[in-house]
Amino acid sequence: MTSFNSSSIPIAMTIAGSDSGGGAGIQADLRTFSFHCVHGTSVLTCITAQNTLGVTRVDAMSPEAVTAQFETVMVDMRVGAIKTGMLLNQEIVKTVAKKFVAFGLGNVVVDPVMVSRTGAQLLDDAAVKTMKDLLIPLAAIATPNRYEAQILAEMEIHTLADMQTAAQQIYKLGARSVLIKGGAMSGALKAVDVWFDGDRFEVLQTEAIDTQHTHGTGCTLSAAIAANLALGKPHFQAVQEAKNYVTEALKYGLAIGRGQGPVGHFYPLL
Ligand SMILES: Nc1ncnc2c1ncn2[C@@H]1O[C@H](COP(=O)(O)OP(=O)(O)O)[C@@H](O)[C@H]1O
Ligand SMILES: Cc1ncc(COP(=O)(O)OP(=O)(O)O)c(N)n1
Repeated sequence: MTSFNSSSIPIAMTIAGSDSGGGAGIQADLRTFSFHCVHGTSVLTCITAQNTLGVTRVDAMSPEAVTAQFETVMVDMRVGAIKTGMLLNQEIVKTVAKKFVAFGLGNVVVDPVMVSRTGAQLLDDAAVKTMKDLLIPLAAIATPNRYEAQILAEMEIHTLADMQTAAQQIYKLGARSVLIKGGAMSGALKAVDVWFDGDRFEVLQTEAIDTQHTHGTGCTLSAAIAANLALGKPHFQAVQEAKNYVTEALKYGLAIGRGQGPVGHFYPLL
């Protein structure tokens, strides 16, 4: 027997949608938490019927169901960090923001999921303003991709300087730090991410992996950041290590459908 103390295992929470194909959303987040030896709790916001080709249906959970899942976990367990993913509509965004304020939560990673790479809308138009006004200001780290950053910062992003300007604009919305993800950038900027914490910029660059199996990269990154925060790592270190994790997982992307397969979350076991 080892002297493992199970009561001290770090706990993280994902507030996100279900992906029936298992590549993104809650499923990707919980696998990522497990990889980091962090116990994963989950608040389901919606159920997507989804595979590697796209999303065919979305069913929302009620705000009451979201509240009940959240409160039931929070009153019982010491959740060290939370990530938000697909929140779908304005009511759910408002509900989640209200609960974060009520519980005085600090280690919050907001992945402002709006559109999937296959083109499906994952956040109602009406919810975008609420996300900007209520949720982004509560983020310790906000992690928009190129398109989400363009919407939040109200500008086009083509260059590294654009990424930096957008990060500053989103920081001004109230996030304590911003990571603009570069999976959708082109040329030399492909997979280059930009971090800004109000003080300093950092450019995070790993090798760009040549693969079509990128489904769930954003979910995986934000979940890995949350796991690292739950493990007590400083914010920028949490981001750096999460970026390295996604890069390795992308090398082991799974060709399991006719479209964009998920990343290999459990790559060391493959
Ligand atoms: N082909 C790739 N090679 C290496 N890293 C990638 C690749 N595509 C995306 N990434 C990385 O995956 C993370 C998620 O980014 P991105 O794909 O832009 O987010 P989203 O899935 O939200 O659109 C970022 O760290 C990004 O740099
Ligand atoms: C249920 C659900 N949540 C989030 C996403 C988007 O996933 P993400 O990792 O941001 O990006 P892509 O997989 O679309 O590249 C999703 N598709 N489903």
